[in-house]
Order: sequence, then structure tokens, then C-alpha cells
Amino acid sequence: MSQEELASQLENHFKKQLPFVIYSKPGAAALQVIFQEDKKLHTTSTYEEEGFVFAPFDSNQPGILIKGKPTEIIVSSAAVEFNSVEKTIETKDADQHIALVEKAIETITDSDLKKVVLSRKQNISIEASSPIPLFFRLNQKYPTAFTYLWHHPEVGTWLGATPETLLALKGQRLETMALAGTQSYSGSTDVDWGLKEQEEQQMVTEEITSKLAGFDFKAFRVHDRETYRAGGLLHLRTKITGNLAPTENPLKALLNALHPTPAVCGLPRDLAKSFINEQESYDRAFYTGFLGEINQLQDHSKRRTRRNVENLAYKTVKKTSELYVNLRCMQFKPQMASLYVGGGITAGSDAKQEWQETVNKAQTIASIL
Ligand SMILES: C=C(O[C@H]1C=CC=C(C(=O)O)[C@@H]1O)C(=O)O
Repeated sequence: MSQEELASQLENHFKKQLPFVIYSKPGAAALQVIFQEDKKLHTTSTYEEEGFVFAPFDSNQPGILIKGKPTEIIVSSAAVEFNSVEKTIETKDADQHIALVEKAIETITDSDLKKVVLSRKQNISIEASSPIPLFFRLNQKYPTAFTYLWHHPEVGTWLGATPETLLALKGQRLETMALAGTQSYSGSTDVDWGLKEQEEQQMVTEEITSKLAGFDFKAFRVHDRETYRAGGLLHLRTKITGNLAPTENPLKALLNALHPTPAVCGLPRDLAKSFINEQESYDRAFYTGFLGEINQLQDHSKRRTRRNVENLAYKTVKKTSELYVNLRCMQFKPQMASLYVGGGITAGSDAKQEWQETVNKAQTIASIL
């Protein structure tokens, strides 16, 4: 299918105000799309259905579900090259954000709070009246991210290019990651990291590992820390993997343990949540929530080759869920985009630098507008 044909199918669906999601997994050549043919709002709190879930930051709220299996689409015609421009984003929120960060640093010094992720929302006037061209640009610009466009008439329209996997569960195999610490990318991933970033990321790794300690894993492994490039930014990342013993609805239990991670909330989780709810002056909605496929039956059989014909005997279909943290995202309204950005605050934070980090993060998504 050509990009024009796919874009026109999406435009039709969007004009009829029917729900849909289109997305691309990190590094994948194909796009995945699910069209819902009525306007119903399906929610899930059990995460047992098959479909695509879009869940808010507030873990007491259910996820929105688009039911079913995605259709895989390989776009045949080459995408039109989009020359992104550096958007100058107004900085009128700087004082407010810096004051908030300073308050957090004080609270961290005087209480048991160790880390809190503070964020802001920034509205920008845009020319676009449809989000569909924006999705194609995002997908072209960030091929190694999970890029998506999600729409439900009762909820809204969201787009993003996130570098962070919340969890992937393929059969019994779990993969997750501790992603934190940020610096700008300037041509090399061979960089030094400051103590603040290293400690901040270490806290995330330790917390995720301890949240998973209550599960019965075989071959549990905390991998070596690495520098990971996400567009114009670099992060510190530690992958964490293991084979989970069979249990009833492991996805729900894992979500309870992991969401929201200290990469988007803080430590201890309850204190960080209270600080966010009391001090951030806006509703995060789906920013720092999670999204992705749940309970998809996928064929994980090995390919048939002349040398391993016998593998056909081991055709394995596994229940697969792949969820991402909703970062580097925006809410789309005609002529108006709301960008959401944040960063982890610790005792070692510098308030002005934390502000600048949110400005740099906003570029990821602002550059396609
Ligand atoms: C909260 C965000 O990023 C998180 C993920 C990676 C690095 C982060 C940091 O360095 O602060 C944040 O924890 C965001 O992009 O809005």
C-alpha cells in the first residue's frame, strides 16, 4: 500500500470520528493499524483482553482499549522527505518550572522523598488541521522509537515517539528497562555521565529490580548499563530480563508492580505521587501513562530452513504484550498542540538545567510540527 492510500484511509476514519491507532515498533519496517468501526469507549482494568491499550498516568483509572489484532502494513512508496526545523519554543513557563524544581530539591533534602519526576504542558499554535501527516513525519524522523498516533472521539488525539519500554512479555519472557539520565546528543554515544545522572538512573534500576523481586523468575538478569540514543538526546539504560514462572494474569501483576516507574514518578512512589498531585499545576492525563499491544497471540516459531526442518514440530504461539511509556508525546487539537515534558529531580539537580532539559525534550516532538 502506498503512504497516500494509507493516509487517505486514516483521514476517512478520522473525519468520521471513529477510534483508531497506528504505530510502529522500534526499528520495524512495518506499520501496525487497528481501526474500530464504532464509537464505543472500551476500558480495561484487568488487562486480559486482546487489543491495544492506552492508559493514563493515574493507575487508579482504567486503560482505554481498542480491541482486536493489528493489521501489518508495509508502505510501498517512499515517504516524502520532511526537513525538520528547530522550533523556537517560548520560555514563559521557565520561572514557574524552576520554582517547582527548587521546591522539590528542598523537599528531597528535608524528607524521605529521594526523587520526583516533574513535568509541564506547553500549548503551541500549529497550522495542521489533521494529525495524520504529523504521524508520518514522526515515524520517518524517529525510526528507532515507538511512534504512534491514537484517536478516540471521547478521549482525544495523541501522538508520540517514545524511547522507553515499560515491559514486553512474550509468553513467560519478560523484558523491561530502567531509563533515566539525559544529555544532548552531539555526534557520539561515547560520552561521560555526571554523578547526578548516574545516581538517578541507578535508583531506577534498583527500584525496578526490587519491585520484581516478589515474582518467581528464572534466569533473572540486570544487564550492563549503556548509553542509549533517542533522537537528539542520550539516556542511560539498563535492560532487565527474566523468565517468569506461569501464573494467573501476570500482565496485571507486572503493571501493578512497575507502573508508574521511578523514571516517570519518583521514589518512594507514594511520596512522589503526592508531591506530583499537589505541586504540578496541571493534569498529566495520558503523558507518562503507557500504551501498546496486549495479549496478542503471536507466532514465535523459528523460520523453516533446510537445516532446521525439524523446528516445524515446535510451532509456538505465545501471548505477547508490548507496552511503552508515553513520553515525548503531544495531544493534538486542530491548530493547537499540547506538548508534555518532564525530568527526574534528585538532591543533585540544578533547577535551571532541569528547565533546559525539558526544553530539549520538547524539541523531539516540536520538530515535526
Ligand atoms: C519524564 C521524561 O523522561 C524520563 C525518561 C528518561 C529520562 C528522564 C530524565 O532524565 O529525567 C526521565 O526520567 C520525559 O521525557 O518527559
